[in-house]
Amino acid sequence: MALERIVEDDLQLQRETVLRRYEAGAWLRKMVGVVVGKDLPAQPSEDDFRLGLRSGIILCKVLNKVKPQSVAKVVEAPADSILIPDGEALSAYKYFENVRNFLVSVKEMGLPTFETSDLEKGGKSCRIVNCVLALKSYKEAGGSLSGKVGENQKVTSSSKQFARKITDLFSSSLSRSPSLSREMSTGSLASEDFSSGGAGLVRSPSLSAIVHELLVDMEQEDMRDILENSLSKVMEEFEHRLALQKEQVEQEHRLAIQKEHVEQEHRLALLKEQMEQAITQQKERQMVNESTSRNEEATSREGESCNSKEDIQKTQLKCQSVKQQMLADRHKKDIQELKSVLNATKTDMHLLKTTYEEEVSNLGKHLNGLTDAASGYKKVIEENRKLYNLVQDLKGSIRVYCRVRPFLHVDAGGVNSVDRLDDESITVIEPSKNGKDKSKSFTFNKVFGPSATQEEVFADTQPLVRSVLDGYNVCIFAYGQTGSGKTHTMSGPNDLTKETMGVNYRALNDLFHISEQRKHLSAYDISVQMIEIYNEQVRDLLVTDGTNKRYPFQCSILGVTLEIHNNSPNGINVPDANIVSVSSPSDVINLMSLGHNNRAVGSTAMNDRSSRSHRYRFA
Ligand SMILES: Nc1ncnc2c1ncn2[C@@H]1O[C@H](COP(=O)(O)OP(=O)(O)OP(=O)(O)O)[C@@H](O)[C@H]1O
Repeated sequence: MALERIVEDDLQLQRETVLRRYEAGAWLRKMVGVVVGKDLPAQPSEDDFRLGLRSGIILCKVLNKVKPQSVAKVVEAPADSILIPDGEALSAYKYFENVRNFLVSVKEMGLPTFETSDLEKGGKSCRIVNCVLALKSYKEAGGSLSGKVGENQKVTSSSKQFARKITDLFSSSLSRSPSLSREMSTGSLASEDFSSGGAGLVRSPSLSAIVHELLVDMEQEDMRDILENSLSKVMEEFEHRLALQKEQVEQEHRLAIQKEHVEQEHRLALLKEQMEQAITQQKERQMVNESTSRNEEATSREGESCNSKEDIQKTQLKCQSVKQQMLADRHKKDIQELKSVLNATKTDMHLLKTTYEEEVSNLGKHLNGLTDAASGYKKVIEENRKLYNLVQDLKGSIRVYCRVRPFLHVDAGGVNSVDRLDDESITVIEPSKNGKDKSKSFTFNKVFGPSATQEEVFADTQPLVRSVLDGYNVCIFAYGQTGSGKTHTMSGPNDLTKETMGVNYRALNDLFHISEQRKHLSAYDISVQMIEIYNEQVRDLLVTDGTNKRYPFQCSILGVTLEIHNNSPNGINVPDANIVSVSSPSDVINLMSLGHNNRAVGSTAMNDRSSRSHRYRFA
């Protein structure tokens, strides 16, 4: 009964420890949000908890929230540290600043602390949990706890000594694990994480939790872009790590074989040397024996007087043959031993090879799973794209907007012909000679009043830019009387600022921005054609040689007048005009200023810098 009670108490204690860790993890994640807390799962294992907090970033950020400015400067993680559990040595050193600053501040607040080594493998994570929960209580109590929470109170009195102590611990913990940097550089830790999940990266609970929480907070459009980027980054990272892993396995395999080969050669050389020595010794003894036997013969011939000498020689010979036998036995035994060592090494090598092959094939399976998930995701993106463009279609494939230009000179005393103006309709007064003015109403998709900004006007056009990159044809043009503000709306005034930029510049920025975002999924070729249609003549505005090429707007063959139609498969209806490839908004802006210089400009009664006509075409 007593034993049962002890076991039960022990289990209860373990359960409590785990629950306290979960509570600490959940609170930290809640305090920093899911993005900063992505490395810390909601229900962390002891290792997850340790690795998630090892950089000190989460700890410092939470501390700054509980007590602002406690850690003046938090050293941030590099972008790729997400998948490197223990970080690089240099990063680890930087992180140490975070952990040290955190511990010093927490100690100053009178809360229980922990040792930096507790964040290393084998450290006491319960002390970190105590510290975090004490910080939590401190916050909940409005920052008034006396510091008697937890058990880890015995920190040295001077904060200098304290910092030095942590430094020593930290550097010793680094030097204790020489294999750490190798694991970090090859990403083998990350691959262990994948395989422990049993189903690869896509089913990792922490990753799916992060993705889920991100999706919940995101707008659909942002969500799509972020998921697109994240998934392609994960794919890239995974492939990179897989390649590294494979390379390392192959290299280790090669090295092991080479080492084994060298050892075998060395053993064989030794064996050969020993054999040669034995043979030389044998020969020497044989020669001695022969000369001895010759002497014996001579001596026997000399007479029987030397009988006692003969006995001594016989004994010597016997001794020598026993020694030779022993030497031969020893060599035999050595050879047997070498053979068994060789066999054991061969078995080890075989085992090693099989293990590596299994690991590589597992990684391959994970990668296949990831590729399947990515292709499924691509389908969803495609579907999303179609739905997006369907919405654009439903909004109307032809949309007409009206913009009312403000009076240019307030003191000009002009008569405002706009009677009434609301979101979708405008009523203008038509003066009549008999003094009975009529009013007429017109309806548009949207009406922009004199105070509408360039940004507001562009906002309705913006979704169409995305449709262009989804493969739809889009045409945006301005139409109206001279001086009514077409150039102003499409390009903007002469003194161009970020606020006064017209539809053209804004659409261009969006075009390149979206194509950059999608560069992992699609490659876009963007080129510009700029022509002027004026006085029924088409003119190429992108000529640089000063020529004034004109193309007829209508052409006559055998007396029949043909209009220019958009009958080309790629939509180019003035194929002879220059088409220039562009890769950035500044390229297009340069081309536009070239086109503007080549444009026909002349003053009209209503506009002293009237552009005679303009049209840009992005293909
Ligand atoms: N919404 C507006 N706010 C302030 N000024 C405007 C606005 N629209 C036009 N203007 C000003 O009115 C003048 C004439 O506009 P703009 O040159 O754009 O007319 P346009 O329709 O292009 O004329 P044209 O057909 O003769 O080239 C310019 O000085 C322009 O800066």
